[in-house]
Amino acid sequence: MAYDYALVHLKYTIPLAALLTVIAYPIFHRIHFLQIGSLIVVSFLATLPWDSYLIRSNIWTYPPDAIIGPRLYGIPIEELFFFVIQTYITSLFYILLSKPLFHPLYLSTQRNPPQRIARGKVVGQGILVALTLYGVHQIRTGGPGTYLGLILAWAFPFALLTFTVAGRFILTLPLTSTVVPIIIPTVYLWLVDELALGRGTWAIESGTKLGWCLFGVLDIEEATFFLATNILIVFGMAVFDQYLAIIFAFPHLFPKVPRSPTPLMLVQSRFSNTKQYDLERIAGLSDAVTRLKAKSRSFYLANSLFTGRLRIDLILLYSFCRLADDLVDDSTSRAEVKSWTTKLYKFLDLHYKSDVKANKARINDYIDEAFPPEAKSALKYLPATILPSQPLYQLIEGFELDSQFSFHDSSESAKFPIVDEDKLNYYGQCVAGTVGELCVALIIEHCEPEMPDERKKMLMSASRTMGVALQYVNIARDIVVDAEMGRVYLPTTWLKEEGLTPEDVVAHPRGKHVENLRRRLLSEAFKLYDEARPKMNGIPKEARGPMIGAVETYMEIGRVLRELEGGVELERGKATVPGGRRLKTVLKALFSA
Ligand SMILES: CC(C)=CCC/C(C)=C/CC/C(C)=C/CC/C(C)=C/[C@@H]1[C@@H](COP(=O)(O)OP(=O)(O)O)[C@]1(C)CC/C=C(\C)CC/C=C(\C)CCC=C(C)C
Repeated sequence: MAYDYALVHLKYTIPLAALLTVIAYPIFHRIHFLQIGSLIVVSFLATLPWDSYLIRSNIWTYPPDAIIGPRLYGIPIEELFFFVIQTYITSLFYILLSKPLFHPLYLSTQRNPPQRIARGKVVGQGILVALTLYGVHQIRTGGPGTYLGLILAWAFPFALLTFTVAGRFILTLPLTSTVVPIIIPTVYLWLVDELALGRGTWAIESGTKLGWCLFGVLDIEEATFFLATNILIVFGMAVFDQYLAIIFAFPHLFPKVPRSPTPLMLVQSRFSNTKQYDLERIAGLSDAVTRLKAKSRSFYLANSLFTGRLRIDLILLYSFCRLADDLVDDSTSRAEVKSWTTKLYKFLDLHYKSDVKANKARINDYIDEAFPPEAKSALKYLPATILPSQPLYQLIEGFELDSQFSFHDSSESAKFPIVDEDKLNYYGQCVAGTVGELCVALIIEHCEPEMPDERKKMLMSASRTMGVALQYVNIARDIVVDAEMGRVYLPTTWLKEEGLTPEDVVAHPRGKHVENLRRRLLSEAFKLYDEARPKMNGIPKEARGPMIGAVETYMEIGRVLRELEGGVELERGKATVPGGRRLKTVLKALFSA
């Protein structure tokens, strides 16, 4: 049929590429353009002479009416387009399936790898060498093994090169982001090829092929070709990810990383010696991710929306905030609270206070002597040099306020410190407004350090407001759980209006009156949210969608609470957002940003 090859693209490759583009759009980062663009250039240049040779040697032929006409070195334009679109499709599968991964963690095997990885790399290299040699042998012998030989001897030296460079990294990655993005497009392209061969869109001449079919009329050589080229694409993407992970994870090697790392940085990363890798930092990052995963479903989901060094620093900031909160929260006496807060203040002083400011080594010594082993990485890797000090001090102040619930003098206001709405707002500012400000400070540093002061101020102020909104949702969700611990964050003045005291809430945290106050608090939360949410449009593009996603997943808890009829039993006293709804919220946020 006329223009059959073009129709193959119109029906099968372009629609799939378009669909994947739409799905990947919200998580697409400018670095992905560099990644995919470079791979397309390399695969185009590598395939051109090889494909041209096959066509000129009549190993492949095209009926003249199946192609539009223009050729480059004998290769029809549709075939040239195939190089581009296949690389694009497989790369997008790889990007989508790799999105949840935090690549710096997979650098852990770069030095002293476990035996499984070290052996796997040698075995893999051996297989790739054997396949290349077998290919060369087939070409030399000629006849039916020629086409298979040409595929193996062309593709596998490239695969050997990339596997030699990134084999340990590739073998450390989960199969879902290596094998799966190879298999899915390969099987799809096998089916497309089967159709095209069946319709005679292109033909493999009989003298140079084995004549074995994988299924239907799909020659084993064609099946091998798609498998081998998709392996090359996925390995190529992984090489990039390894270099990017090195650039992002090691500030001592790459102190400043621009919005998108330059090709020169990728080359420098390639030639960096593994002896220089700070694997202790990688272990610290792993601790931080474990803490995040264990403690917060919302922020764990949100973290994978971010990329690069911003993602790393947000995770490290979370780890510090959580650890500091836990140290104070888990204290068993007022003296213990005092001891932790004093140590935390001293830790901050060593970073920021001009008269006691210390160097890194001295700070690390202090961490070692003052804190338990499980606290060390959260303190050691806090990106303090790029964080403002005031919100960090105020955060600790907030935790001190929190501890009053457990350890206080006999006065009523000391036992239930949230005496009125102002105190509630102050508490929210301390434990969450500060976190908002710290998050925005990281965004500005990593995405737009040159941002005008006025916009910076606007974002800082909105981030404080949004933090308080999130904290109100947190309180509204946890009324029962908090009451079980003797804590009541609902202002005493509000309780009075409902004829309650904080002690009543501790004794009966579920009644109609408490529900009224939960709703009132949520209403305040959404007022603050409505005020701050439009300002989020001023966040730099690459962090805007992810940040809106993070905020929206948390506010969704508030929406779920509002939908519940008064007094409905919540799971362990907590409202949870169902997984599907959470995902929908994130996607909506990403597409709207
Ligand atoms: C994606 C990612 C990893 C983000 C990290 C964000 C971060 C650093 C969070 C720290 C959270 C934390 C442990 C703070 C200690 C005090 C505390 C407990 C605060 C409450 C958080 C809830 O955390 P929790 O672990 O309890 O979570 P679960 O409910 O168990 O899931 C808070 C409710 C505060 C959270 C406040 C923020 C994240 C600030 C929000 C504001 C912004 C993101 C700025 C938005 C920007 C503009 C311009 C408006």
